[in-house]
Amino acid sequence: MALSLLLLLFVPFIFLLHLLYYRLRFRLPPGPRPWPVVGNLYDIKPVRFRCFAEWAQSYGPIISVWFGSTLNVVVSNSELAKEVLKEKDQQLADRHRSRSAAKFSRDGQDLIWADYGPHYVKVRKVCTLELFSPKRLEALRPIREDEVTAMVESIYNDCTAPDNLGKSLLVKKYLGAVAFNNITRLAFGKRFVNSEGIIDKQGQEFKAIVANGLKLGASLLWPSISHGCVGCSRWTKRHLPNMEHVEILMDVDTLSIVGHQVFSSPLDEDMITAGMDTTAISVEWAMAELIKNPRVQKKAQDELDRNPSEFRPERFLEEDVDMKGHDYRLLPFGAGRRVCPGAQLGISLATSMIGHLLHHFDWVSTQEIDMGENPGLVTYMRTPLEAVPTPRLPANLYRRMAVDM
Ligand code: HEM
Repeated sequence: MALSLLLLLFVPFIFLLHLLYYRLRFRLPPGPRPWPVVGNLYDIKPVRFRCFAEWAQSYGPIISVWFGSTLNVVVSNSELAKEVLKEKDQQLADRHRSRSAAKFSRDGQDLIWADYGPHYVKVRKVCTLELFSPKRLEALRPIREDEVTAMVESIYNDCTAPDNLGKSLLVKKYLGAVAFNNITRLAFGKRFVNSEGIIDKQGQEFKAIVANGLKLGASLLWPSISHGCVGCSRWTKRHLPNMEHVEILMDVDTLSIVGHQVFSSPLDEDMITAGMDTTAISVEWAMAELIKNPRVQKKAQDELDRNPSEFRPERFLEEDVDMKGHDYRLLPFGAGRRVCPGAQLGISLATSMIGHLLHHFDWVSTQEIDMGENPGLVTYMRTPLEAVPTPRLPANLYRRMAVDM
């Protein structure tokens, strides 16, 4: 009894000393008052970026937030983002690895959790020169087009079915299928979904593992990102023992550069987790905005109807905001050394999806669209988007253009 009382007093005391030491030693930025042991964990609202933006209103654009005993410094304007991601990029390029992140990434032997150092530089080089080189992305274009046209066909079949006329469809279902098939074809060279859109048993299992990983990841955001990945790797070993697997992504020379064996490479696992929901969710939010704003939907459709061969370079002058990490006002893919290596792949797939969705269908919503966020590893819509598509082109333009690669 006496011992537990002593401990009860001792732990907060040590924590306060630790805080005081940090404050005096490093002159920390202001922030909400932390509690012993838990820090600000109980004050952080589930949608973190909104909570941090609110705190920035009270404490200024640079704040200290304690996740338990771990200090996070959050910056909230473009000048400070530039200072962190450009001027201090090298000093700040490591990610903090929680115990679970360290375990699942085998102490940073992957890409996402690797410290900035020779291993990281090597793997990033492989990404730039091999996995996501312009040549490779161009070679993968037929897969993207196949999947996007399969999505158009599937929406067409569903919205023209007699029972469904005028009914809302769950948009995410179609977007998720494109992202899922695209990634499994890239990573395993295999499509787990048949031509009727039915996913086979292996696919179901794989999907459940990834979804589970994302759910677990959502509980602690980045720190848990690899839960599902280890599952993926075990699952792959069990079910696809003869698959070329990573070789789809990397040839043998590339593998020897990375220095991993095919099946122990966590690099492909990173790609699956990081590449799947990010793209589908981005398109879902974009579609929600377009449906809420019929004027913009119409404008985009007009542009698509006139489509892309028209030489009108001034279109890039009208709004010149870089989104790949050079303009610190808009950083959907991060910036600096850790900028998303899959950015161009994500952009190619997302723009192709949005372009096809708008070119082939008019979209309306029968109810108010909830633009609230659901916290998670990626920011899901709180209420998944439901909308009514109406075909706007001749029926023969809704067929999938299947490609076997
Ligand atoms: C619209 C789609 C996507 C968005 C919005 C997105 C966004 C991001 C962001 C914000 C980061 C963190 C950057 C940082 O820490 O500064 C990131 C990292 C990463 N992304 Fe993406 N991403 C997308 C698609 C993809 C795709 C398709 C892949 C691969 C197939 C991918 C692979 C990765 C990897 C491996 C990292 C970790 C990079 C590192 O730590 O060095 N992403 N992404």
